[in-house]
Amino acid sequence: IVLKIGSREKGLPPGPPTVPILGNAHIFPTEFPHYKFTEWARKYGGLFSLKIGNDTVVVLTDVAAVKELLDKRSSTTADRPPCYVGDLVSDGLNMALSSFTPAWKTQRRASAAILTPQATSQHLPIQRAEATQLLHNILHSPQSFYTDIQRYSLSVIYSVLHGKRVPRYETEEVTGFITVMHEWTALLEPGSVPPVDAIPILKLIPERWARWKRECKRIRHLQRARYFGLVEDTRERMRRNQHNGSFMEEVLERQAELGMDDEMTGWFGGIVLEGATDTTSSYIQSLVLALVAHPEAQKKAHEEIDRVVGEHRMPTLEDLEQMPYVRAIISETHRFRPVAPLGLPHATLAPEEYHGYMIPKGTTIFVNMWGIFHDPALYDNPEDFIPERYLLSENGTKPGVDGSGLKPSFVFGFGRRICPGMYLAQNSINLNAMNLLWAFNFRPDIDTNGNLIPVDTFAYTTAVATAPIPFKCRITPRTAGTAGIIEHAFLEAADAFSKFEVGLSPDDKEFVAKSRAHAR
Ligand code: HEM
Repeated sequence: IVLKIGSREKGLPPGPPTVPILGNAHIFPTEFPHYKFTEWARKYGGLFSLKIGNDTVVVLTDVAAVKELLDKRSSTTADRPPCYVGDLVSDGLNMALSSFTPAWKTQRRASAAILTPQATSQHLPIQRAEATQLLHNILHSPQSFYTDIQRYSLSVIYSVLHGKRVPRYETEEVTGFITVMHEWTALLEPGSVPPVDAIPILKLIPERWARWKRECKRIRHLQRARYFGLVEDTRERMRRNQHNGSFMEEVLERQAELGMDDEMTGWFGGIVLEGATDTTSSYIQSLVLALVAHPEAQKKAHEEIDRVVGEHRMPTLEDLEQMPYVRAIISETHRFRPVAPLGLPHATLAPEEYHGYMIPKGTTIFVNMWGIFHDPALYDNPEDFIPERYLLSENGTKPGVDGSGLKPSFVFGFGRRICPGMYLAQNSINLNAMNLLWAFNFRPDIDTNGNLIPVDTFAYTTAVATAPIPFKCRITPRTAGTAGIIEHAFLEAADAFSKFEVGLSPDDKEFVAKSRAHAR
């Protein structure tokens, strides 16, 4: 019986050879798993399986299988694999990691109220204002574009959810939040914690011998303080009758009707913040990286923007309709460097059969987006950044390939678990892509001898949501009039900002006042 542990059961999709007890655990990649999964997919096929002890993992690198299993059969594939560290930190109330529980359903229902296409249109003014500040920040300190993008991303979701913006990267709300979130996501990386989910007895290791347990406790404490504190701030503002239309106000008003107690409300607000932050900023950072590395694509986008918008005004979302090349750059960036190369793992609630393979209940399913987006059977020269592919076919696939499964929502996941922030994210991406291309030239940095220092488009962090490792580039305004238009728009944005500039620290207040005085 012991020798059977780890062996691949009959009927499972094929996969790398297993060894007794471990199965494939000893070869499970701990860094950049999407590269190894892609190598295995080319060898074993669009559906392959791994054994981690007794547990089964199925990796899909096949669009038709993704569509069928995760979209059409979502009622049985919308679970998540167990995540003990998630339970330790947030009592199973982390919506993104949570199993298919009543608590997850409640949070999912609540998120619909802010994140449907209609609801997200109400958030456009703050997104536009923050995107204008991003231009303003880059204009004045182009070298800190990387962190300014992170600030943009966090400030939008802070305002939407908690009614409070974060005007500077240096403020504790940004740096503290990002530090703890990264410490937390590091704990989720394969290999950072003993395999407690596969070998549950390991959960019994006493805390004094388990650094990871102490780390969970520390992170829980810090996250609770921040997330629950934000809810308290909203409650306090509501008591003072200073409503500003934030989502948490709505949740607090409808807590009983939604069935959300204070615990769930606190975690919900925090987890949506986490889901929104690194993902949106990672996409925009990848876009900048791709533009620096591909001057020819940038030039074509500049020509299109000059034709549609011109140099005397900033672009608006409506302009995007007339900008197929900019839209193609946006799609190609998703394909070239997907934010979440393996999405988030799903799990099966019941056995499923697909093309003769048996997928047992409790199987973890990964969608290998990286492998699909870099599949030469689907895309010509998949390793190259070629926006034109999205002009030739709607989903960028090569002639003769049915690319319908690769619709724009593909990068946002599947079925009942599809990213609830998709529309908010798409607005952020569209606004910033147009703004940044309209305003600036993005070029490689130069060394002291005047030689170009090429960027490395493979230098990425290894995490569930990957991001380019901070890089240098030269960002300069495109025309003599750009600066004046940005300063003016930044002053006008004060209106949209004002209702979210609540509870700012004295330093933040001073920063806001100074930057506006300077723009005048
Ligand atoms: C470029 C930006 C973004 C990308 C690429 C992205 C991608 C994803 C993906 C792939 C998933 C997993 C879906 C699945 O399991 O099939 C996900 C889940 C999630 N996302 Fe996003 N996301 C982005 C932005 C956002 C934003 C702006 C928010 C919040 C406003 C958000 C909140 C969440 C949450 C809460 C989940 C968990 C959903 C669940 O498990 O039910 N995301 N996202």
